[in-house]
Amino acid sequence: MTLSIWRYSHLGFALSFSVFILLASITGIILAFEPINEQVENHHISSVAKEQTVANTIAVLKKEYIEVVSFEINTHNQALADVVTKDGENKQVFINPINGKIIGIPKDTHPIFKWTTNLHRSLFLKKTGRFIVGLCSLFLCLIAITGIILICKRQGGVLQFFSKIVKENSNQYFHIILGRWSLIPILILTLTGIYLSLEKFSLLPEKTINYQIDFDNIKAEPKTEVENFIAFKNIQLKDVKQIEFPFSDNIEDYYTLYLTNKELVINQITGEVISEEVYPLSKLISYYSLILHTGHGSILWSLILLLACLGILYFLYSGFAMTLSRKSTKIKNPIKRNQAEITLLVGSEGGTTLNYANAFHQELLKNNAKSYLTHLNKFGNFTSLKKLIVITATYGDGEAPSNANKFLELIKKHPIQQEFEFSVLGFGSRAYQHFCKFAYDVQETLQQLPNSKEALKINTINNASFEAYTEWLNEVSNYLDVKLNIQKKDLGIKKMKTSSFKVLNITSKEKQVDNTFLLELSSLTNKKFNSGDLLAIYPKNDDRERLYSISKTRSNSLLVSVKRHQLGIVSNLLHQLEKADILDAAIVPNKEFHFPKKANKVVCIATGTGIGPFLGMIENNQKNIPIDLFWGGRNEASFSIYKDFILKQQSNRKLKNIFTAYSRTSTTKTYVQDLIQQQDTAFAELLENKGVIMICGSVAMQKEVLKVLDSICKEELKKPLSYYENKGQLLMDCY
Ligand SMILES: Cc1cc2nc3c(=O)[nH]c(=O)nc-3n(C[C@H](O)[C@H](O)[C@H](O)COP(=O)(O)O)c2cc1C
Repeated sequence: MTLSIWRYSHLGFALSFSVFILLASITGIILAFEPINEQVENHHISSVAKEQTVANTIAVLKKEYIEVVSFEINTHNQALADVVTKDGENKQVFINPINGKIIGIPKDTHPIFKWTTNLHRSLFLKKTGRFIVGLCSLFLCLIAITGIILICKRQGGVLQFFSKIVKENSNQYFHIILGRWSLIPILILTLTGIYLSLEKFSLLPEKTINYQIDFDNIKAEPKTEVENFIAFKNIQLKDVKQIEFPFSDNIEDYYTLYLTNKELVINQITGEVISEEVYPLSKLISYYSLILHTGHGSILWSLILLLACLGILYFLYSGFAMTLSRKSTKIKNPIKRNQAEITLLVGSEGGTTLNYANAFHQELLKNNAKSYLTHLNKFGNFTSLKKLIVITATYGDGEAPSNANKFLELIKKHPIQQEFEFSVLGFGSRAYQHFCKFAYDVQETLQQLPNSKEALKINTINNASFEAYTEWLNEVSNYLDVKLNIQKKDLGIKKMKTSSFKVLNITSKEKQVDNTFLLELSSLTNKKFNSGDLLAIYPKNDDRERLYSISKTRSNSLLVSVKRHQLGIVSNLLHQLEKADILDAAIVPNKEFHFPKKANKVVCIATGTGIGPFLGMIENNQKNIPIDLFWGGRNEASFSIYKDFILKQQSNRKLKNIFTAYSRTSTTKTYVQDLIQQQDTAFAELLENKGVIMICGSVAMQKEVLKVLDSICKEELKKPLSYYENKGQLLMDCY
């Protein structure tokens, strides 16, 4: 709930001032070039000159010019002097304070900077404009503050501010990444902007500087040379803003030194300080606000401000893009809720889960299934509810999204009277401590209802993985007996860009058993990939993507194990390939199914072509981590295309054990789940000792294997399999 308050405030502030923020950023970008331009002109003073004393500077100036009227170190770090040269000319010049020589003549500010400054400061609307600009700074500051709070909430605390961000949506990902890095400059820009505006409207306490000079007692003795004035000797140019020289030799005329923190009045004969006025804090803040807001005097800071302004433009774009995508999923229900066969309840904060649930709902409707979709918080008297499917994300620290936070109360308030079946699908991220916690809470609550029956075990989807979603669709399609075909494009996920792969090897037709073959490819564009990633193939005139689990061999080629299906468009296309042929395909990263970086033991379970990704994982097992492979196929001959490779890995100690289960031998029928059951204690020990189980192959096999593993966990470890799954000890890629 609180999360949505912050999010709506963040969005509200941005929406209400978006046009002005846009203007301020664009003009800010242009104005950032002004100090850069000044620095490039190279009239600024060196760091050595900044260390030079006022005494030496005045001595040099006096030698070089007939008269010096004033001397200034401006905000661009340039020494600007008003002098009368030896030719008798009165000039404003940039000088080098070390030798007093002229290094340039100041030019008028370029009209574009003048015009932009006016627009940036007051929108050409004088006072009203200044007021709007001030308010715009305030709103931008509030946007930055609510943004910080949102990042802290999202990341699970202040200490996690810079921790890894889960990338589910590019706009959201870069909005946060950029937000973290540009936060400080944006806060500085906005706070200084607010301060400068308050000052312009005289809303800050002001203290006028009045010199306390006793003109009756000004001393004319001892006469001292300027270069020996103690005050001048003690002040370096880096602290000077301006020096006003005495108007005449009259004793009542004096030097005025405007320093960064005070003003000094100095007797021109004796060098004595006759008045010293320290600036109030407000004046100091004002000085530094101007420098920090404009970037004057520092190329680096100007560049940072430039990037911050560009960042603000990106925030506006990505923020609105995210809002539009959230709002774009509109639920349409052609039937009333009490006519529905299938009731879908969704919990979603950012819109991803709603998008996935809605695609499912649309596909059900397309297949004439009576589906009704609504938010979990809209649960009420569902008097004819038969099959309930809850699809929900988890937010905060394992909490419900804001459109689902009343559901657990509502289901108590409106108990379901009739018998019904349910199933839960959780969307979440393993980056959070409580992975899919709210989905599990819903499952537990539904399990406890007297007339409920869990039809499908809970499924979870990490980082909106389309592959995991497809696996769930396969399961749910069997359960509902409805053909479901949801493509990435139905979810607004863009098709991957394909590149060329050259065929290095393909199992010869005579060696193929069960229509299965191995295809070795090399990427002609040096695409990076890992064993467990997927190869996406898009046949001509067919937008649907076919995914194959891949292996990375020791020689960086890509290995796919393919089963040819009689009517399979892509499997037949691959089957026809020959050495040196070119195939267009894309690599889809599948980090969730990479070989674990830290594990003292790994068990790989596969049937048929599911062995594909494990071949590369085993071959690349440089650390000789004990790996056991459980493989199921029809008969011994089915294993022949992998056999030599597997035996070689065993003799190289990259693979510890291989256990095979054959389902079509004349004597016995064994399945991988039978082998697992036989080794129940070893599996329990593996999980208890932080080992990892990886499963690849058919969904039917996966279901059976999970059933056995779950019962082993419950019996031997007194915990459900989901406990280990949540700890990342169960990785699956099934189709
Ligand atoms: C602020 C925030 C907190 C989250 N907290 C959790 C959490 O505790 N557990 C979890 O599994 N996922 C958590 N997630 C991940 C979301 O559940 C996941 O990104 C989901 O796909 C978002 O779906 P939605 O866009 O429909 O809200 C969190 C995400 C965010 C932004």
